Amino acid sequence: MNLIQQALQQTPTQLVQLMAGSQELFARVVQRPLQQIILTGSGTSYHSGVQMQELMRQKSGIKVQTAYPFLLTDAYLQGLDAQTLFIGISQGGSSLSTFEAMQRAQQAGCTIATMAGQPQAYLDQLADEVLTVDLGEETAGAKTKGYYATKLNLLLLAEYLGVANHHLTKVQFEQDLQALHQVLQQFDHAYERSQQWVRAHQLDFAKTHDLRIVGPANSYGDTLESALKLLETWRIPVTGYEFNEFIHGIYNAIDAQSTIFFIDDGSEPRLAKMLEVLGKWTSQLYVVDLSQQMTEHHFGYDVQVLPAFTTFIEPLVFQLMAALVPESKGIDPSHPKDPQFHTELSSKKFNR
Ligand SMILES: N[C@@H]1[C@@H](O)[C@H](O)[C@@H](COP(=O)(O)O)O[C@@H]1O
Repeated sequence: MNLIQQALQQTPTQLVQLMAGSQELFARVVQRPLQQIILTGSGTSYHSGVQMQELMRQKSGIKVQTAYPFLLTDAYLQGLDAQTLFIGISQGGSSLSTFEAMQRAQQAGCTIATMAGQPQAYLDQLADEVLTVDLGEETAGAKTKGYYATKLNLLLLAEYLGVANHHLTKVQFEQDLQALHQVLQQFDHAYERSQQWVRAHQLDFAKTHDLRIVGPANSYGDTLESALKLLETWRIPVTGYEFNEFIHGIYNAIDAQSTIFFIDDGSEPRLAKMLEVLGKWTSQLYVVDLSQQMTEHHFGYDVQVLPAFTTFIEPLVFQLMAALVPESKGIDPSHPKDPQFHTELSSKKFNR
């Protein structure tokens, strides 16, 4: 079993532990009079913010936005004050572009928080609120469990803020926690099924030339993250798009060598038409959803979860594709191609 599989198998138990410790973690920050939250980070950390921002707005009742560190310039941050909670997300805890954006936000007067993958992270030195996603270090280069854990931490922060703001009732909060437990109880089943389906197609997937992942708006973060995971481990061109954006020009580059995965949450009535039209150019078209289907081109997780919480299952089949298919390509997916890359590029204080 490689490091990505190990991390995925630890995920449900560790997320339950995270939920158990959450009240204490957020006890202080929820007492602050906050008007908005800005989330920033790179790669997987950025994707966790993109995926959770809408649900965080709904649960907390306050504005939430996510931006890459490079977009958060002095002019962008001008006029903000301590009522803005600026959260630097970093699994390894030392991405320097995130650190520098946090410094700019601190200068502007924001309240600074961190969500790193372990305590005493480099970024924490700037933090007024240290909101560690405490899972211990994830040793695989391509992070999976940390992605789920960060998403859960963001959601729980929003839930506790919602209760503190009287935007959520205690009953709604308890129902959400219960629903999250129900999702996590189905994680192992979804894992086994994903593994079975990926194993059955592993040799075909290993021949993939180029890959697109297309998802609905509500799954945009998961779409980007799934694309990044496959790009990091299969080491071929992969891009991810929201369904409407995929319509705008991307199809021009689809040909017989292209593979496309569609994430279907039932919200897109044009999916069947899209498959019909693209089918003229390529036969490697796949659909992923929550149904009981398991055929060559259609994978369903066979789970029943609240639509808001599907994100705690949705990327799994792609993460298992990232874990398993590289074996057939002679690639070790547990380790990055160049472990010194971040040192060479001065992009992280510590190489993890
Ligand atoms: N390949 C990894 C990504 O998977 C990761 O998401 C990103 C951000 O890292 P961190 O979350 O530690 O700031 O760094 C690296 O480039």
